[in-house]
Amino acid sequence: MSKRWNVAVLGATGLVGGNMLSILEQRNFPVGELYPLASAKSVGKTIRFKGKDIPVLDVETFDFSKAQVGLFSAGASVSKVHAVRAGQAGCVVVDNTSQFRYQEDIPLVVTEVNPHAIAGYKKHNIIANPNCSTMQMLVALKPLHDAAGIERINVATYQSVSGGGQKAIDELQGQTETLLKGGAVTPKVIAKQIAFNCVPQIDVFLDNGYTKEEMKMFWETQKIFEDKNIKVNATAVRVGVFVGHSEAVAIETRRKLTEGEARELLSKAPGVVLMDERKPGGYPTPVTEAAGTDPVFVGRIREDISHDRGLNLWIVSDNVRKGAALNSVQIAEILVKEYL
Ligand SMILES: NC(=O)C1=CN([C@@H]2O[C@H](COP(=O)(O)OP(=O)(O)OC[C@H]3O[C@@H](n4cnc5c(N)ncnc54)[C@H](OP(=O)(O)O)[C@@H]3O)[C@@H](O)[C@H]2O)C=CC1
Ligand SMILES: N[C@@H](CC(=O)OP(=O)(O)O)C(=O)O
Repeated sequence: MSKRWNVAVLGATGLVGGNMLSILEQRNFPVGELYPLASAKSVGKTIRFKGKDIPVLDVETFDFSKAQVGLFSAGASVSKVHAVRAGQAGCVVVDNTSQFRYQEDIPLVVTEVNPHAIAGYKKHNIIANPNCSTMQMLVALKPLHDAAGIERINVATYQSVSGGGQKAIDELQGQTETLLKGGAVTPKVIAKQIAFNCVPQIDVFLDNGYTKEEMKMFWETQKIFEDKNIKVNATAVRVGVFVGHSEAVAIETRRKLTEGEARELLSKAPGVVLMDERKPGGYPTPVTEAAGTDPVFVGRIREDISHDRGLNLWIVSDNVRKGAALNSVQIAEILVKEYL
C-alpha cells in the first residue's frame, strides 16, 4: 500500500476548512489519520470524512507531533500561535491566513506559478497560501509574464461575500430576504448594505489610502513572481455574489503581447480555462462557470486602445476553492510527493 499521511485540518468547522476536507476526499489525498481541529466551542461536533463521523478536537490541547501535514484556516491570530507550535512538533503547515505571507524565510506558493518555492519550507515547517484575489490573477498572468514581462498591473476586483466567511454569506442572504419583503437592513459584517450593492472596501484602510486587501495583491505578486519591479494598482470591491471572485485586469508588458498570442498562451496554461468568444455570454461569470469548480477562467481578452503595450483580461475563479482550499491541498500534494 502506498504511504499515507496523518493530516490535521484547523478550522474544520468553517467554510474554508470544510472545503479542504471535501477536496482532500475528492482528490483522494493519501490521508492516514484525520484530525479535524477548531475552537473549544466545537468540541462535541463531528465532521463527515470518507463516510465516517470524526470528532472535532480543540486545537489548544492538540499534540501536533501526531500529524505530518497541517492545513490551517482559522484566522491569522490562531495561526500565529499554533502554526509555529505545529512546525516545531514536526508537522508541516500549509497556512491559509495572511500571518506568514510576507516573512522572507517562509515560501508563498501558487502551485501553477512557483511550486519550486515549496523547497523553502524547512526552516519553519510552514508554507503560506496566498490571498484569493492574488491567487487567481497570478495563475492567469504567469504565462503572459514569462512571455512578455509584465511591468504593471491595474486591477479592479469584484469579490464575493464568501471571502468574508460564513457570517458574510449569512448577511447577504439575510439582507436579500429582508429587502425583497420591503424591510430595512442594518449592516453588521460588511460596512455598508451588500445585497444589491457594491462596497469598495475589503479589509482595513492603510496610511497610503489603499486597503490591506489591495496592498496584499501588490506585496504577494512581487513575492510569488520573484520580481520586485512589477507594480500592482488594485481596487478591491465586495459585491453581492455568494461564491466566485471576478477581476478586470489591465497589464502593461515590456514587449507588446498581441491578443492572439495571449489567447494561444492561455489555451495551454495549467489551471486555466479560456472562454473568450465575442458574443453575448461568450465569457465566464462567477455564478455560471466558477462556483464549485477548480479552474481559473479567462475571457474578454483585448488589446488596450489607450496603451501600445497594454492588454485587458477578465479573470474569474471560485475563491473558496482555488483561492483558498484547493491551492492548499495542491501544495500538500507536492509536499508529500516531493519533499516528505
Ligand atoms: N487564502 C485566502 O484568500 C483565504 C483565507 N482565508 C483564511 O481562512 C480563515 C477562515 O475563513 P473561513 O473558513 O471563511 O471562516 P469561518 O468563519 O467560516 O470559519 C472559521 C474557522 O476557524 C475556527 N476558529 C476560529 N477561531 C478559532 C480559535 N480561536 N481557535 C481555533 N479555531 C478557531 C472556527 O472554529 P469554531 O467553529 O470552533 O469557531 C472555524 O472552524 C480566514 O480567517 C482567513 O485567515 C479565508 C478565505 C480565503
Ligand atoms: N480577503 C479575502 C479572503 C481572505 O480571507 O483573505 P486573506 O487570507 O488574505 O485574509 C476576501 O475577503 O475575499
